[in-house]
Amino acid sequence: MSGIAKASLTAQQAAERVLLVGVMLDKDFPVVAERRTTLFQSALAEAQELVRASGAELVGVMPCKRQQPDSALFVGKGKAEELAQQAAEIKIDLVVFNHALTPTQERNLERLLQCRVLDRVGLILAIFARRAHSQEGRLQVELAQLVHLSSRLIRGYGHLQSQRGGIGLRGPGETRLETDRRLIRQKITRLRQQLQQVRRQRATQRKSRNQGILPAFALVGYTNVGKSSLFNRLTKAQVVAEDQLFATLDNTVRRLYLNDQTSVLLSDTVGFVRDLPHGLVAAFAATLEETALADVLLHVVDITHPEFERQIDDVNVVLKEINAANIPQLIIYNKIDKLAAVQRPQGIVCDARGRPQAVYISVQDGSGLADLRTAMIELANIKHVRHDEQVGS
Ligand SMILES: Nc1nc2c(ncn2[C@@H]2O[C@H](COP(=O)(O)OP(=O)(O)OP(=O)(O)O)[C@@H](O)[C@H]2O)c(=O)[nH]1
Ligand SMILES: [Mg+2]
Repeated sequence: MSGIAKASLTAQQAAERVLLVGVMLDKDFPVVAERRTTLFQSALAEAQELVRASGAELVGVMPCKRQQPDSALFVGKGKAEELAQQAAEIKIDLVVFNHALTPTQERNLERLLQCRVLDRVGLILAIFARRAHSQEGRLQVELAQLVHLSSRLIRGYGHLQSQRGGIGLRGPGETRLETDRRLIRQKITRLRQQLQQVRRQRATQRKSRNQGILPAFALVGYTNVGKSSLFNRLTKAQVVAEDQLFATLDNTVRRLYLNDQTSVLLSDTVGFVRDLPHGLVAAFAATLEETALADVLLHVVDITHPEFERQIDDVNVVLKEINAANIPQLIIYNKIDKLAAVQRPQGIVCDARGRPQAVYISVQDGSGLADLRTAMIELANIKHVRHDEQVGS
């Protein structure tokens, strides 16, 4: 029996009340039973963090199991009815599915549950909308939301009894008038133009800032691994570092002095997450440009996360999408303070050519940071092929 597990409440006032649904599907977790449960639970835990990061109040979690998604409702009819009952009983504003739903499934579910339904893509978009602060970041999120919305426009929102603003609805979805396709297309075009302009300004700024002299290092990694904490520790900057997914959405670049001869540019970027919506990756291309133009990627990994290897793969998938797959990487295994002393790895791991490949650190207690600096100095002094834009013309 799945039942409703009580989840901790966030203190936010008038936050939307969310019920989270996670389905253990055969295709997503095609492994032996024991490992399967662990994987599923860690996916569900991540989804809870995502809900928390969206500013909603998580009132319940409903895990369930299916061989494959139902084409009409994603879950089975019986489960959907159980959901509808729960949603009414505990006064749910929004049901979040930790999966990608088709527009049809979303519409059918909203009808049956009589409340709004958001899928994983919509949820991630909503978080990005809350967190983007720069003009460019905001434009990018709005663009991604509109693109996501336009694929769902066929439904309208008429099937919902009451309509008010809320998670995933702020911004482009807030007025019904705008659910006109033509208007949305116009708006998308306008946003693209605005973005282009912002990007031109950025390119000019970047050139005057660097002129291709300093090697550029970019921090990348799954969300919540400690990129900003490391950035702050290395540069003594004050970037928000929080135990929250997607704490960082806007890029920050600082000059970092590694020793008397060597200084580099270091940038902190948005964290990655599994199933990062494609449209969003594209929309954030400008933010990620800093990453794509880097000479070296510092790929930060939370070595204590049960899924850290899969997170490394997920990050590499996104890096490929933004044409950053061929940039040399230094893997930084972080949070070793959380490992038992006897299993705490240390030192610099090198590849066959003797180039640093991985280091083990703890931003928290500072161990391994000297190794990291050594590795960075070595990498900074290797001649890297430069990208056109940074050489400048
Ligand atoms: N135990 C431990 N916790 C750490 C360490 N480094 C960072 N953290 C914690 O991990 C959490 C996430 O840190 P952030 O620096 O915000 O992570 P991030 O990768 O920038 O996350 P996003 O910006 O959300 O992608 C915070 O609660 C940090 O205090 C470490 O070495 N050890
Ligand atoms: Mg961060």
